[in-house]
Amino acid sequence: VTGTNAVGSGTGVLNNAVSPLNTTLSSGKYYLQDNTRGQGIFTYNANNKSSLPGTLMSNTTNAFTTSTDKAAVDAHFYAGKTYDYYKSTFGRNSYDGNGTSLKSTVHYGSKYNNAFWDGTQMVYGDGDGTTFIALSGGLDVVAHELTHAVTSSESNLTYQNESGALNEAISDIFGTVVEFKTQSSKADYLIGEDIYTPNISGDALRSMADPTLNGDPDHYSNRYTGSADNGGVHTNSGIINKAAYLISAGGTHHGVTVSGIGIDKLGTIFYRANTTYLTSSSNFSQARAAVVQAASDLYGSTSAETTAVKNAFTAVGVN
Ligand SMILES: O=C(O)[C@H](CCc1ccccc1)CC1(C(=O)N[C@@H](Cc2c[nH]c3ccccc23)C(=O)O)CCCC1
Ligand SMILES: [Zn+2]
Repeated sequence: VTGTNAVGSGTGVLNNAVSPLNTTLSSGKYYLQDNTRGQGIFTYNANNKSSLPGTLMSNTTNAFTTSTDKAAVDAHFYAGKTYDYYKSTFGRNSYDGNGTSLKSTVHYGSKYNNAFWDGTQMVYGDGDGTTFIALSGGLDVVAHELTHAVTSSESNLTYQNESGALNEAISDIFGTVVEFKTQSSKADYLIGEDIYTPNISGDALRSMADPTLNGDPDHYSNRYTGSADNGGVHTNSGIINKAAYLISAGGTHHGVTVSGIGIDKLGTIFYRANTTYLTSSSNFSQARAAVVQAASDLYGSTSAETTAVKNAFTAVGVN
């Protein structure tokens, strides 16, 4: 909408206070339209139908606190935080580098237990209240979805088999990196922990530290070779996720010891791999070469960072 920039507040999915919320005042109503980032961040309501984008979220006051508002408040705020990470860390203006507006829709479908990037926007279900609560309530989920857009604009890794699992792992990696940079006190190497199984504590959709907790492989010898889920893109991502975890946090896996280099450098190295070396058809072995080269470019071919990358990929059986 055309209007004036305003700063409001709201309540998130976990009933947490959210502020500041960048909004737009137009004709006496406040809209979830943030004009301060790129060409804007717009958050819509599908009203539990499946037509997109739905209606731009509005309120008569600048306090978005109703139950309907909560999923939208987090989608809006977390999209802004993810924008900020890419802008401040890499100078990247939005997912395509051209400041293209970020669009999110919440309340998609009925009790929809998932979220996705549809090629032009982020979409979030409410969950059924048992398996999931509103998925935009997880910063790692929002950053995961927005990173699919970054990947599409860069390597454009084909969403199947090994390139698809790489695509998935990159989204999990940046979901986690953004969580560490934005919510450091509650950051972890879990994916979706804030919005998964509200009645069970300590679990998550995936674990980068130990993918086997969810039955996902943490070594190439255990990769899934079937056709489900586009060739196991959300399963075989565990192999790359484990390597990423080892690069950041360190550890010994299958007799290989990795000296961790930290979460910041994990993000910097994978960002350079995704924007400079990976292509749409890259497989795991080519990903190793890409990430090694990225680390070498950034820190030197004999650096501790490059050594950590080599050891981590060896530890998960990717050579
Ligand atoms: O972005 C993605 O990779 C996932 C997008 C899945 C999707 C793709 C195409 C059309 C619709 C939905 C969404 C997320 C995901 O990992 N989904 C997994 C796990 C999952 C979530 N809800 C589910 C319901 C049933 C089965 C599996 C799932 C999947 O779709 O496999 C990412 C973070 C959290 C949700
Ligand atoms: Zn994904």
